[in-house]
Amino acid sequence: MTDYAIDTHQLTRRFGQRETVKRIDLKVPKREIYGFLGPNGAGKTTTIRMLLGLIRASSGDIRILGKDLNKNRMEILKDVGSLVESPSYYAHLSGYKNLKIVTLMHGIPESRINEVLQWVRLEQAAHRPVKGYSLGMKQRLGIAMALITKPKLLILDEPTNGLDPSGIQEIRELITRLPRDFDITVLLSSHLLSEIEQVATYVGIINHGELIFQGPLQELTERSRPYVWMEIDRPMEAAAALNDNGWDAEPDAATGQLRTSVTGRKESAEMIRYLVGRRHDVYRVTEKKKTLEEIFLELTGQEQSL
Ligand SMILES: Nc1ncnc2c1ncn2[C@@H]1O[C@H](COP(=O)(O)OP(=O)(O)OP(=O)(O)O)[C@@H](O)[C@H]1O
Repeated sequence: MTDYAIDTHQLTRRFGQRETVKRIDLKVPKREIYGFLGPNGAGKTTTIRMLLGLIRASSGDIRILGKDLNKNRMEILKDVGSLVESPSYYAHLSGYKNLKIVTLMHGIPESRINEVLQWVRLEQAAHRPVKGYSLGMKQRLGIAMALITKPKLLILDEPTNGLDPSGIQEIRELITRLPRDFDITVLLSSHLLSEIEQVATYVGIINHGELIFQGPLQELTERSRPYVWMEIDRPMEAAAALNDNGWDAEPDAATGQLRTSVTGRKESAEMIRYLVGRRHDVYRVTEKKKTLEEIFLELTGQEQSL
């Protein structure tokens, strides 16, 4: 059996008649950074709240770190750190004092405070009241509070939401170092593919409560390979001519223009020359990357119906 940090079976949550999370089998391998990706309202937060025992599942099972969450809730949650929505802290107290409260609650030696402060790079601001911190600093303090208990699993819900680019970059760097520095598994959610692509090693995509993809990041990036989009006169005719000559080309579903998997400069130039030679007017050529929406459509097989 593969060693999963999180392993759910047919996990379901209903609110009234509505199924928000639909029979999902989440498999989060140990020591991976699992990116839990989905548009707003897809069911990410609801899933995370179930994993943390904050709300009950309507049906299905949750195993965390090898144990059934229903039967071993307190024991399991000791080994899980989390940051869901904004971190809770006392704004008038310093970062240090906030962490001190956590150490007192959990019986952790005070020496650990400086370790985590250093780790999230907040030593300089440690003795300033948290209310003067930037959003990024508050988020880093939240991560320090989650890490201070030495969890084996860290769950972060949209940890970069609302941060500016440098704040995002800092959080990203912190997260990437986690499995290596602390030997822990991370699950983080986001509605941005670009965000997940840069930190995750493993990905799960949820859409309308259903897990529509789960696998190594590499498998997903293969699907999101860039392509060349071309605005051209008579796109259908151009696509047919290219196909006859062994090129991969088809009309783009959204625009009706030409779309090919060709991305190299030389090959693109050859293709344009060929089209111009056949008296096509090429108005515009752009390299595009599939958006999350396009990948969703592809994964859910709705592409053809557009
Ligand atoms: N307590 C609740 N009662 C009723 N409906 C709820 C409740 N919590 C969540 N929902 C509904 O479940 C759906 C999924 O919400 P959820 O917060 O899990 O999505 P999400 O993927 O985390 O999106 P977001 O990024 O916007 O938080 C939403 O339509 C929401 O309105």
